[in-house]
Amino acid sequence: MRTFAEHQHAVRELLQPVKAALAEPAGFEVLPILPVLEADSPLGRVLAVDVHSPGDLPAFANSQMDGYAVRSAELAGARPGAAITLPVVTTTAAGDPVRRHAPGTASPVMTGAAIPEGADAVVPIEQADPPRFLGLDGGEREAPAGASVTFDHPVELGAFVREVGSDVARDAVLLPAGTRLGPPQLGTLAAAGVVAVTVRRRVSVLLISTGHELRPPGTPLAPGQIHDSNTAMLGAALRECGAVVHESLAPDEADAVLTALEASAPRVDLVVTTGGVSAGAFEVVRETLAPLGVEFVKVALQPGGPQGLGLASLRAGAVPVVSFPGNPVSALVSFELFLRPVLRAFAGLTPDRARATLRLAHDVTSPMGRHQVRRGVIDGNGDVEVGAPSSHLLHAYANATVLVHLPVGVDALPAGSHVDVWRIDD
Ligand SMILES: Nc1nc2c(c(=O)[nH]1)N[C@H]1C(S)=C(S)[C@@H](COP(=O)(O)OP(=O)(O)OC[C@H]3O[C@@H](n4cnc5c(N)ncnc54)[C@H](O)[C@@H]3O)O[C@H]1N2
Ligand code: MOO
Repeated sequence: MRTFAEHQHAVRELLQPVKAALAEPAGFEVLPILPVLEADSPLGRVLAVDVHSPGDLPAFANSQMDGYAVRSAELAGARPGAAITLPVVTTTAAGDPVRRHAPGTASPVMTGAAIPEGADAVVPIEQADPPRFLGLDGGEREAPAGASVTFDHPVELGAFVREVGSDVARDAVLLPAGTRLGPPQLGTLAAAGVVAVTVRRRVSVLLISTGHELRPPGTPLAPGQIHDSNTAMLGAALRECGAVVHESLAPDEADAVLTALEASAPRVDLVVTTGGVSAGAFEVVRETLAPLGVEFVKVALQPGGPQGLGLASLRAGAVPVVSFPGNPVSALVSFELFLRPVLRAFAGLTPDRARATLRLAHDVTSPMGRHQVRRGVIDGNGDVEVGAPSSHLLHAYANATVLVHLPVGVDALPAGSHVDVWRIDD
């Protein structure tokens, strides 16, 4: 029997060529950064190549405060009792062109306005006397004749001036290849005037749920039939990892599974199956895929014991296949352990769940020879209440906030013992 860490490693190895395929230029797409809500938005996509800044940001020195642009040297001696008064001349608002600062004057500047040429610091309006702009209402740029302002403190050279290129310099790497594009990344691209980006294609996954008993939700059920939950569940889990998902619900017939595989294989990077892998008389996944090269193994894990993994040789070529057990909890726990970290890394997302070590709220038992993953909740004391182990308890999983890891070698733990948990409530 394999350890779950060995199987994790094997899945990672199997998918290395997929990672390389996603970085091939033939699959790159050029997407406009606006409008944000379009289906082909680059939001959540991964940059294929470095983006360099077409210009300096900021492109011109501008004020960080509403206040007066001055020459700092002229206020060097200002202090209470020896205040310095300067005439108020040139006003600049955000959006105005760069003006000229006359020596020996104070120039009103608004936040974001270009610092007038010749000034080298800004005194916020609150630190001036009077602490408000005079005669500039209604968009007026000229101060009233004879207007002046008094300062009773010196100002440091460069104070409240946002220098040219202080965010990013022209030609510097604005965002490196491999960056996942979220709100701040799209914002900085827009700020730099970039209108489109080249992104890697998304990983494409064929999800096959097998089982003669399965019917899509919304379909009436005959006795013995159940609704297919794995397609909705793993389809969502895959999409959360940035995948494009093609879904297929196949009965327990080899032909149906083979047909689904052959039809989709040319356009997918990976096939994920659920069901049909254990010891029953109708194990369609195992029977169809083992002869094509997929290996079926037992992992010292509960749930998620029976697993399949390998390259399936199809007419269209070899496709990596990861086969999970059919029990819904087993399938999702398997996904968490084996696929989620790898696929999220491909999509530039944080691969691992947030982890913590918490105390048990009560005694637990676990199969000694297996790494057990239980679903739990954190109680009012910050301790973890562990749910029942059975792998059909999907409703309990849906209400859980943590996965609780009980390692190999543990068969009983008393209340108060420390256990490792992964948070699943983000
Ligand atoms: N004699 C043995 N029996 C079983 C063993 C074993 O070692 N010896 N292993 C058990 C374990 S552990 C698991 S896990 C399951 C794995 O079974 P399969 O992967 O072959 O899956 P199925 O038999 O097709 O289904 C199992 C269970 O899950 C339900 N299911 C399957 N697919 C879906 C779906 N898409 N949506 C909702 N529910 C689904 C299915 O109806 C079954 O109840 O085998 C144990 N047996
Ligand atoms: O391994 Mo099964 O996945 O325990 O329920």
